[in-house]
Amino acid sequence: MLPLLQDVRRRAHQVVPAPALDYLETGSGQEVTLGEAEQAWRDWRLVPQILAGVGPLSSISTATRVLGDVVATPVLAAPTAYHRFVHDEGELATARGVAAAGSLMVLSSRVTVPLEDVADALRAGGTPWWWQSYLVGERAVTAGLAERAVAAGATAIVLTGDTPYVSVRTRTASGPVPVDEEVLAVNMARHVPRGADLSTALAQAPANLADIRWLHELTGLPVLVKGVLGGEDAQRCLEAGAAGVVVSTHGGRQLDRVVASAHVLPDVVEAVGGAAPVLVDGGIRTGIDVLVALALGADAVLLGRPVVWGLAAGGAQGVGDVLGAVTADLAHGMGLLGAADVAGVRAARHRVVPAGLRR
Ligand SMILES: Cc1cc2nc3c(=O)[nH]c(=O)nc-3n(C[C@H](O)[C@H](O)[C@H](O)COP(=O)(O)O)c2cc1C
Ligand SMILES: CCCCC(=O)C(=O)O
Repeated sequence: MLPLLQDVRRRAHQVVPAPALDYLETGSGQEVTLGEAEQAWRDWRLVPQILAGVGPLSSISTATRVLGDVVATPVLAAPTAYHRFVHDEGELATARGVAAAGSLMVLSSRVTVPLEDVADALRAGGTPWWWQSYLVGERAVTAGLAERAVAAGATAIVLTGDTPYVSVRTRTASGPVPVDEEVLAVNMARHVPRGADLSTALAQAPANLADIRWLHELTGLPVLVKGVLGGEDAQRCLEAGAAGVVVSTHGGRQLDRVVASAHVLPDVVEAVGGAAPVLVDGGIRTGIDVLVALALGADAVLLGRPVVWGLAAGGAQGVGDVLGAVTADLAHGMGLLGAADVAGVRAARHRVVPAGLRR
């Protein structure tokens, strides 16, 4: 982990109350997948190209395009729920931090301030954002939220496919996730039909392949599917209308013992074959992790916990610092690899190999 992230995590652990901290850090099961996520990125080795004609460090460009959105960095903010658990301003501060970094925010449907306010903060920064969607008991809630996200300026939908129900989380198993119904109701309650039971209407519900098209037709936006962990699944999603996939273990919080994102990324990239963007998250903690992901064929990466540590430790500034530090480390690594821009990293596809002796 980058020193700055270590520092931010330490400070977050000092200020976040215990139940929220457990919720933030927990995995599921024996936390095998969670425990493996960071190391898995280190199982790859890079073969640099020296004397490659790259200019000074300041000339290395991390700018790229993801779907239609132009960003200054391929290091994006993953959707994470309930930011007001860790900071009074919640997602508003996160949005300003993401904007300062020139990144993109995937806004969790479990956002704890009115989503339109977050959209305003993002618009002020000229920052693109995507709406993460779950299905809940009452489809009108999912639809109502997605329609509001479109109206507020989201440019894509991310359908999270790995959470038909929320897994038992190791560190919060003794009690439910500390969800304040009022906090949830900020965005969701107004879409619950009159007379319907609130908790049934808002309960997590399984999505299926047909929901990709449903969301696309409802919103007119491209739909990415998050939680893909194999080439075949990536193809199923694309055939069902997905515009992209996110390789993810949900931060080791859903099925424990699933394969590490870093290990399975090449299979997904190969199956997708350039037909759609492939994003990846899970255990990314340095710019060199990002470099490996891009060299393996990812179009961009997402940071989950590190963004929330930044928010807890320093609000918008903390979020900006986290994304900025990982991006700076990436730029440094790119130059040393011999790549002046993101396209150059992707051209290094044959120059990332498994660690260990090779014949
Ligand atoms: C506290 C927390 C809340 C999360 N909430 C959501 C969510 O609302 N929707 C979602 O699709 N993924 C959610 N995730 C998963 C993240 O989007 C992401 O896949 C994961 O955190 C990446 O791993 P990392 O934390 O190691 O960077 C959450 C993760 C954490 C840690
Ligand atoms: C309803 C799911 C809660 C948010 C989430 O995805 C997570 O805690 O990982």
